[in-house]
Amino acid sequence: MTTTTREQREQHDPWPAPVATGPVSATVAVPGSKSGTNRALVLAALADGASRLRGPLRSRDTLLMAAALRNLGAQVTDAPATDPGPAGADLVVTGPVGAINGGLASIDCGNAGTVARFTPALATLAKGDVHFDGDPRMRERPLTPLLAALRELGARIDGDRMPFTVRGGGGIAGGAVTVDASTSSQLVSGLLLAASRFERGATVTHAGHRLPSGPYLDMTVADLRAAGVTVHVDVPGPGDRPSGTADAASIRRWRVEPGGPAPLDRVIEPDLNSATAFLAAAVATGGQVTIPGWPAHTEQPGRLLPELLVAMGAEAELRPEGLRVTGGGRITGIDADLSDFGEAAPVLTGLAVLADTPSRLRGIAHLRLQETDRLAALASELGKLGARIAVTDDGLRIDPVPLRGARLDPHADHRLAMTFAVVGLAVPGVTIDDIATTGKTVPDFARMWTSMLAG
Ligand SMILES: O=C(O)C1=C[C@@H](OP(=O)(O)O)[C@@H](O)[C@H](O)C1
Ligand SMILES: C=C(OP(=O)(O)O)C(=O)O
Repeated sequence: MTTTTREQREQHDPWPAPVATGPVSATVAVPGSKSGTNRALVLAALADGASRLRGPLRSRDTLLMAAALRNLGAQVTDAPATDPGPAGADLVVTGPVGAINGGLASIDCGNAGTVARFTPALATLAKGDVHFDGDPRMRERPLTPLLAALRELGARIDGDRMPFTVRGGGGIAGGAVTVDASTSSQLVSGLLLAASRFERGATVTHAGHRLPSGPYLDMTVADLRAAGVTVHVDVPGPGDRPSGTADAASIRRWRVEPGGPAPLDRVIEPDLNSATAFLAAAVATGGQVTIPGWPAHTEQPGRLLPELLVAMGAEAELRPEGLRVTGGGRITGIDADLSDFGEAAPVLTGLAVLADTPSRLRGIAHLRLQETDRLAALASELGKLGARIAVTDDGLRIDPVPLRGARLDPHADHRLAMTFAVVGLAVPGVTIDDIATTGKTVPDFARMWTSMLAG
């Protein structure tokens, strides 16, 4: 077994990033949204009855979520797509979670923030002990505020960080709780998604010095409401402010009424984050890439992508066949606050090192706590190409200089691997270790990339 793995690594690592021989011209159908698929899976597992997900993502993060929900007593099965398209089979999910085989379950969170933050609240509904663990990096990522909040709402949990065990007693009381989600919005989403199954629902207040990835909280609320759950959202007044918080803008409150979601029939949107690298290829090569199925209205923060690429010198047009981005030949640096859309920061950094003018990416201190310390890893790995990237308190400053090829390590981070592929289009001699790490969200990335280049 071990020998095979080493042989495979020797054959396939590192991956020579293809250099573009001219402007790319391609239509690229990207797989379904990770965030949409994993929210729909969770809500379906909480519903009493059968739900259908159309066009779901099948990647490491969503397969881990499906396995977690099965371990918690839901059924998750493939079903032929009723409307066959590039997305493949549907998923049918039958809930509710609760009955654990043998009264003991074990959940592998991998390095999936959504699994680690969305499933502990579900485990409080189970009748038995649920043990949680994940990749070494997941043991370092923020979780403690969520576990503390669940305890306050009535859960019994052994441990304050991963690995930990939820001693499921078949439900919790719920009620009011304050959580500091300044390190990850998922700490709030993980409470809200399950709260309609708590006896009294939940009132969740975020109090902290910032709240990153706000659109994902809007997505959580929209998905709950679409499943029939009543959610109130408000910004508390100054008198309601928990002590130690200064800024009203950094406090938000959600009220989820008890009742549980209804079974869903949901079409999963394409993942606009996964589209980022492909659209960036158009910008890097002065070419043209179209993403079919780009939604006209969406909660995904990827809706901000066209204006960011336009600020870097591209053109973007939503057409009947999809979003079309056309590179302008030269790339302009940007100064952008990415607190709502941190996932774009790696690929935009990849474009920024190829630009004519400096860039500043702000509002992304929380990227230090994601799949890897993204700020440090982008600076050090792209630094191997000669790039000049300074890590600031809340982001990156990039001063473009001529680059040379080098072997890059994506630090087990899918978005870094895709970023290096973008840079490799314009810089000969870039090779990337462990390109398969892209399978966290894009299972077939290397093949999709080469077929995009082939037109
Ligand atoms: O709720 C979600 O689906 C996500 C929220 C964000 O997490 P953070 O709030 O930790 O940035 C985002 O980065 C992640 O990829 C997906
Ligand atoms: C931060 C990310 O993932 P996760 O859901 O593991 O937090 C990401 O996909 O960029």
